[in-house]
Amino acid sequence: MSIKIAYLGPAGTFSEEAAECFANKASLEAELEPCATVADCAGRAEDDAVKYAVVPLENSLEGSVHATLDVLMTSLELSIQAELVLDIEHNLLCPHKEMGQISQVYSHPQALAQCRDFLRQRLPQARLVPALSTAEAAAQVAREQSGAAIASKRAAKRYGLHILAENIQDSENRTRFIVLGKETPVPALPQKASLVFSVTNAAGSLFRVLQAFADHGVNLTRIESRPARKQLGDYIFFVDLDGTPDDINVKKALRQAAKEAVVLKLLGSYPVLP
Ligand SMILES: O=C(O)C(=O)C[C@]1(C(=O)O)C=C[C@@H](O)C=C1
Repeated sequence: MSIKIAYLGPAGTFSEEAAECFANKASLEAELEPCATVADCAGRAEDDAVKYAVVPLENSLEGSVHATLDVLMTSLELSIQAELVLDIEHNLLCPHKEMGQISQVYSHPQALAQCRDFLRQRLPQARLVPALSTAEAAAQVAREQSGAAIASKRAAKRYGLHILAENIQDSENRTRFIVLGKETPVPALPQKASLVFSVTNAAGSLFRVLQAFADHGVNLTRIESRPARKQLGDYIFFVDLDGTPDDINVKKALRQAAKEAVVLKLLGSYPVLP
């Protein structure tokens, strides 16, 4: 029986590619369901309308995808089931064959930012217009037969656009996607864990939480703060670490950190898919 996987649509996004990649690696017979936003993808998994939601978490050039951090911060039921990293190759797509006619470039804000140098050098006069996704931008350009989109080659094919420039991202461009769901993932190696916590607004409070991981020799691979959305100056912290809470050192570190934090929640312990 096939399972459903939600992704940021429409067809032709990098999220669709990540969802396909996850289904292949996990040997799942999957039906992919496009959603308009990251929050909608997570909502479908929360409502059990799909089993998994595959969403972008961070990019090597532009950093975190805030919509995904917000889902992780607020979702009570979803946890991270797996992560996978994709190389992201952007292209300039157009209904016409000449670059001279382009006055507007549409794409997802992450994609526009990942191609900043190209846009500044080759299309300095063009207005940059944010879209809900790269494929949504391609679909719009195809519909209106004007402007250009930054998107994948598969989007070019799908929406019948010409590729005017290939590989236009600023430098090495990789995006880390996570798979959200309600299951407890089957352990596989290598394993990572993610957590979110808040601390009191007092000297040394963040240091003492992080100290717990240093004390037990646990390697932190990422730390990120986001406004707690309560009052200015209140933050919550996202941390990724190597290992799983089944490892004795991670277990001890988490116990010690939880004592120092105001709240600490595990977001998942999951395999890193090659
Ligand atoms: O718009 C898409 O194609 C997406 O899948 C979204 C997204 C993102 O949000 O980071 C995914 C990968 C790239 O970094 C650019 C855009």
